Amino acid sequence: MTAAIIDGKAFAAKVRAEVAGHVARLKEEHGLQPGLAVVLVGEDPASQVYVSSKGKQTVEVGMASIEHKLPADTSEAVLLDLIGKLNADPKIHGILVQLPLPAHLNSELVINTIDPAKDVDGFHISNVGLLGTGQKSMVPCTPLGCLMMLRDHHGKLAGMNAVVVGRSNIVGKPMAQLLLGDSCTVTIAHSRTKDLAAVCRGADILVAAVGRPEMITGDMVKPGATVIDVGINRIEREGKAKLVGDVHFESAAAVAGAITPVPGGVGPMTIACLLANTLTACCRAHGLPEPAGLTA
Ligand SMILES: NC(=O)C1=CN([C@@H]2O[C@H](COP(=O)(O)OP(=O)(O)OC[C@H]3O[C@@H](n4cnc5c(N)ncnc54)[C@H](OP(=O)(O)O)[C@@H]3O)[C@@H](O)[C@H]2O)C=CC1
Ligand SMILES: Nc1nc(=O)c2c([nH]1)NC[C@@H]1CN(c3ccc(C(=O)N[C@@H](CCC(=O)O)C(=O)O)cc3)C=[N+]21
Repeated sequence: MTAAIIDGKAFAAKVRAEVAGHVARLKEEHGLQPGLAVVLVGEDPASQVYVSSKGKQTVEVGMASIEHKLPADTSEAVLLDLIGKLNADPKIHGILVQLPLPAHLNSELVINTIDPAKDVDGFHISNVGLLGTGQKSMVPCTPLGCLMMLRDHHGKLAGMNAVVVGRSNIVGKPMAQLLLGDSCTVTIAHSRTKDLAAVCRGADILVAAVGRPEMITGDMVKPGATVIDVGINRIEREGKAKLVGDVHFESAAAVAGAITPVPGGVGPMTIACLLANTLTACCRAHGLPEPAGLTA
């Protein structure tokens, strides 16, 4: 069997076009422009790439993009003060603080200082709790993008066995919550899981969010399963820099029914969902109906 490729890049372009349509309507009918503020502390080169591509796509869909680049030695007080100002600014509907932060900053405190209504990453403890109890929240972008692709591919997910490898707060746990919300039977695997291969082979839906290049191999995939590869790993192969996922694409694609590639899978959907969340936040802030199909 050779897997169908789930084209995240094309799907993300569709989501952005939809967002752009709503943004144009907000402007025309209400004189509103959604605004997204991205805060980057320090000069991590990978983070700079993400931030600039986020900024570019934000502008392309007609939103206002505000970037705050702070030096790596920024104090917590200065960062919290900036977040306070962004919370109070009515032109800003979404705030994203790029993670990881330098070690001297308390990430939990920083994230929980963001107004939950503007927390377009969905990392604030209030949003985590709302998601966990099935209430309306801001949903983390990466798992939301994965869910959109899964729903698009399968229609209904109810009753499917889903295995999420990875239990981070930003990907694994919220991914599991969303799959549970769609009535999958969910297993969360991690570094202490016994016989990971056997657990994975039970999955109709296998989501890999581990951060280990090409760790999930074809022998761990159930024939016909849908494989979502969240991993973004920069490696060097034959002297060249290469981007690979957490899934060994070639061997997994030989067994799976469908698979997301890296690049061009989950990554572009993450940014598209960030824009979707910013639009949703803007609509909620102004008591306007939220566009359908762009939240969980
Ligand atoms: N495409 C996108 O938009 C995004 C991609 N990413 C990528 O996704 C990947 C995961 O990110 P993130 O969740 O932040 O990573 P974390 O490092 O926070 O979490 C990794 C998880 O994988 C588990 N794990 C590690 N080694 C193994 C192993 N050998 N077997 C089973 N489980 C293991 C860890 O288990 P334990 O808890 O026991 O330590 C942990 O729960 C990374 O490659 C990252 O770059 C992240 C965000 C967005
Ligand atoms: N507060 C916060 N929110 C995040 O959502 C967040 C973060 N911090 N820190 C870093 C991770 C990582 N992340 C990615 C987003 C897009 C791509 C992406 O578009 N990737 C392209 C390839 C890009 C390339 O070539 O480098 C692709 O997969 O096709 C990747 C990774 C968001 N993150």
